[in-house]
Amino acid sequence: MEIQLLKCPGCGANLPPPSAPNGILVCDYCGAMVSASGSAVWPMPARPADDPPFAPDRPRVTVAGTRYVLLGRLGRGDGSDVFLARRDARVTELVVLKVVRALSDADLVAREYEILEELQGSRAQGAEHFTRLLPQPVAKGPTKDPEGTPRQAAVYRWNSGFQHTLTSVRDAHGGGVDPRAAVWMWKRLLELLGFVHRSGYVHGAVLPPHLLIHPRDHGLMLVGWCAAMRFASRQPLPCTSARYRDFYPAALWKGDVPTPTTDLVMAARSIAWVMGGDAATGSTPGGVPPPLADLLKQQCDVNHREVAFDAWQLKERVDQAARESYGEPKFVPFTMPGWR
Ligand SMILES: Nc1ncnc2c1ncn2[C@@H]1O[C@H](COP(=O)(O)OP(=O)(O)OP(=O)(O)O)[C@@H](O)[C@H]1O
Repeated sequence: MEIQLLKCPGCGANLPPPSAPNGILVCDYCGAMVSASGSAVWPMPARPADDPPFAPDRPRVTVAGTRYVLLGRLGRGDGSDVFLARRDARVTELVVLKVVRALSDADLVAREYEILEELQGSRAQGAEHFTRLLPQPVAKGPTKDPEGTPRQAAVYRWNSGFQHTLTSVRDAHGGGVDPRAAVWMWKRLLELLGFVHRSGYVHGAVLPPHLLIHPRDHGLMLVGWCAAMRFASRQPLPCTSARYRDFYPAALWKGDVPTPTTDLVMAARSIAWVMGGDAATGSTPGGVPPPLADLLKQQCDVNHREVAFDAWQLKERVDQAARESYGEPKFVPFTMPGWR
């Protein structure tokens, strides 16, 4: 009996001996199907066999026809859970997945997504730079997962390094951050708000959990856009966060319409708070140099005659106060746990 070594016609790999004279062999390497005689060959699959799935034990969620692997939780907001996820495909991408908890909040996440899409199209000065510091929309729609109830979700691009909220910054720096760190945080925030206001929008919820910093690069991102709106619409805020009552100018609780000044007052209160101070009054700890402490106090008071309405002008005043306090600007490293 003649022994024939069968080779795969697709890739040349050796095939195992057939178990029956008319059996079909499948090549382990390229998936081609070959008859035991070696004569008839079925076409090879159009593409190579799939890679083994990434982290098969992790949960998967589908949004707008794309499947994502959940890698971990980034945060828990007032109305949503926010996860770091990875597109479940060979050519992958890290994303932020924001999923509403209450079905009745579905419209808030959908509105946030639409506003962020509009801001991505803004032609205001510096758009190319500033739009990268806002969540960048990828997809939206109800989640589809085998067990859960479909919930409205939004997918945004992941911005590496921006994972510390001002809440976690204050937790990590017990007595408050060094005022020199607070200066760069305030300046970055004012630049970004300047762009948002010039694009015609107010954020409406400039609060510590919505300010994400990049400790090494001294960068700042603004998230949590569910309350944002065009300020020309002159509507009251669509939602507020009762937990952060002290950060809002009081009149907003009575239905006053938000303006750019609202964002600037809330920004100053968030900065005073991360320095270890008090959000409602803007008072800061004793070690803060007077020019900075005075400016902060003034800007936390919505009725002060010098309260700012233009973010860029206020940024110049912050610059001036910082120079009076510390001289010429210089880079002072800032650390958070996990960063060197
Ligand atoms: N783009 C992002 N990158 C990294 N972390 C994020 C991002 N968006 C949100 N987070 C994290 O998730 C938390 C909750 O997000 P967010 O504040 O947007 O939710 P929310 O309070 O439900 O929404 P909103 O404030 O708009 O009503 C944030 O405090 C932050 O820790």
